[in-house]
Amino acid sequence: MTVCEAPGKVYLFGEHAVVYGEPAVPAAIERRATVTAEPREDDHVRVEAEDLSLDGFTVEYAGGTGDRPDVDVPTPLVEAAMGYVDAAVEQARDAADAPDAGFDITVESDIPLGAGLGSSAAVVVAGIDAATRALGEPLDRRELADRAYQAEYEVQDGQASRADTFCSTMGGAVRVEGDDCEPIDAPNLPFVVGFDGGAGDTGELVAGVRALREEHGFAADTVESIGDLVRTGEDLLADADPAEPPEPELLAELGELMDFNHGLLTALGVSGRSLDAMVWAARDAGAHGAKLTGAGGGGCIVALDESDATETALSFTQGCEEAFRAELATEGVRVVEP
Ligand SMILES: Nc1ncnc2c1ncn2[C@@H]1O[C@H](COP(=O)(O)OP(=O)(O)OP(=O)(O)O)[C@@H](O)[C@H]1O
Ligand SMILES: C[C@@](O)(CCO)CC(=O)[O-]
Ligand SMILES: [Mg+2]
Repeated sequence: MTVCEAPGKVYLFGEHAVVYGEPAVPAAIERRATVTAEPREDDHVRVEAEDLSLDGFTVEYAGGTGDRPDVDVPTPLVEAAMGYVDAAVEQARDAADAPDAGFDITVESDIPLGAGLGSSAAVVVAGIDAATRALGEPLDRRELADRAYQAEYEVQDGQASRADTFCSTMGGAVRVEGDDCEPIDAPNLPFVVGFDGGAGDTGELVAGVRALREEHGFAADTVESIGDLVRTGEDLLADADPAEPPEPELLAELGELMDFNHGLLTALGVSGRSLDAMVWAARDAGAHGAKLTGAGGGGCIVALDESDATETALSFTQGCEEAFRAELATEGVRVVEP
């Protein structure tokens, strides 16, 4: 039995625009998905994923795509729910050159699903790592990140960047621009997350932005403007001492960029009422800045505040189900049981 766990992430800035080649800076946070992989004698895959919105269920299916899992719920629901785990298993089989490998897989996660904290990437990264290790073919981190990206790319119909999967694999803060992915030195930033209890479908939201961008020049310009503000933010981070707590001026300037980034994401149609309400509650409480994180629609916002004021204000905000401080996960995917 092999167990691996991988972190979720928040976007300091750059989500959505990163899909079109602009840079983005996500940072891994200490909320993790844990995947257990146990090789089987046959070529079946049995998945236990208690957190899925189908209310906790177990499915078993044979290898290869197109197989109908043995479970009493409509096929599209199962496919939507199982897509990422399935894609991770396929990547592991391919990497280990073991097309008929079967597994018992268990997924446990403290990352809310579809909420912008990268639950899909964490499940895919931990899943591929656990399954390849269980087959005796561990991957180096770059290959793991690449295969995790391929898995997200397939499930999201070709609409995914490398940002979430690279960040979850490496941990810390990273910079992603097209195929170019690098860890960056960044000071430990005081992230506060507000979660509205809802979710957005990443594939659908990305498709919406793509359509807007193709239809309107000003929407394409908005995407480019996000890239410009990310480059400004990167310069700020590069000038900071990663070993020291962030200076107040740095927090103020990063916060301003986050506020701007939220405005541009709103213009692209990916915010929502409860996300906006949480962003304003954070700003009113004195946060340096606040924005939605991830694909949007519903889910989470991230704010910068070293005091407790934002977390407290969010916990009293209508529409906010949970508020918490998100610690930077300096370590990416890791082995819990080899
Ligand atoms: N604990 C889990 N068990 C099984 N599958 C999971 C789990 N967590 C996430 N997933 C898979 O990931 C999907 C959610 O991925 P999606 O990309 O829509 O959201 P996200 O990754 O949480 O947010 P974002 O991509 O905006 O950061 C779920 O529908 C499910 O298929
Ligand atoms: C919306 C998006 O930019 C981030 C989702 O966490 C999609 C992606 O990068 O694949
Ligand atoms: Mg995702």
